[in-house]
Amino acid sequence: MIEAFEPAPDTRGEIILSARDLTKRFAGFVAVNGVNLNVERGTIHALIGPNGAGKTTCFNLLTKFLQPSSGTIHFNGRNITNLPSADIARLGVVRSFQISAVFPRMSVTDNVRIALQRRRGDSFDFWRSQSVLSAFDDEALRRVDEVGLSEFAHVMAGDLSYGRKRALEIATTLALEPEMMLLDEPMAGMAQEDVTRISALIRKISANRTILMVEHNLSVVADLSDRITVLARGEVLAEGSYDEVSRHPGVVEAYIGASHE
Ligand SMILES: Nc1ncnc2c1ncn2[C@@H]1O[C@H](COP(=O)(O)OP(=O)(O)OP(=O)(O)O)[C@@H](O)[C@H]1O
Repeated sequence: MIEAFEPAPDTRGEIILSARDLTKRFAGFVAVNGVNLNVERGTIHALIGPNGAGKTTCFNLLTKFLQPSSGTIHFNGRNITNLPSADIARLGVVRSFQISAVFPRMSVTDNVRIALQRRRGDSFDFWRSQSVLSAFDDEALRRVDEVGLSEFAHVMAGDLSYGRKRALEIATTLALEPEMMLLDEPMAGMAQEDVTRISALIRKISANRTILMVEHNLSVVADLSDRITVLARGEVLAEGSYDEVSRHPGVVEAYIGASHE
């Protein structure tokens, strides 16, 4: 019997995460003001803007590290505005470095095994049973390889270079199988060699997931992003491809203005 061929559903253009009128006030100061944001499934979306534009606050709102003063957030069509951040992570929106603390005195592989075990939900018995940890061996090694750290599988996480630590953090986040990953300044403090390596890694892991990142390095943003939202003074100033937003007069002005403040 010939089985009917079922084409994969076409999810292009689908909105995975959306924010409507997102606002955050701190004691009278409006850090994020009526932000509307649509992130398309399967894309790399960057949030950029000059210092103090509200990027981090916006990021914290989307992952519910902060509760919005008003506005709504939907993920996969579900209203997540009032969910705590742990529930949002369980739904598949994971912030890198959120649950993925790296233990410096443990090997690279053990760090990934613990993250895998966390996905299973038994986070606190890992140190009791070596056999439980061993059950995750193969997958841990596969994840270590995926982020290019095979050579360092048995190295203590604390002894890794800065860039490789970031790669390990990405591996422990990926262990949770997020549908959407939020990266907060993944290139911060990195030498160019590591920037190149982590950029390639982000591109690779974006293959079957959605990524939203806050990033200051504009050449990385230009290279990786499908779509860019520019924030200034808490509001969306422009949105589009890198070419579109970089030609926007308001964006140029906001960056130049900010550098003189
Ligand atoms: N907890 C807080 N209480 C009061 N004001 C805050 C708080 N958090 C942020 N702000 C203010 O909100 C504004 C936006 O800050 P935010 O950190 O979101 O900007 P940003 O775009 O991420 O900046 P940077 O690029 O410098 O990290 C800033 O003026 C900041 O001082």
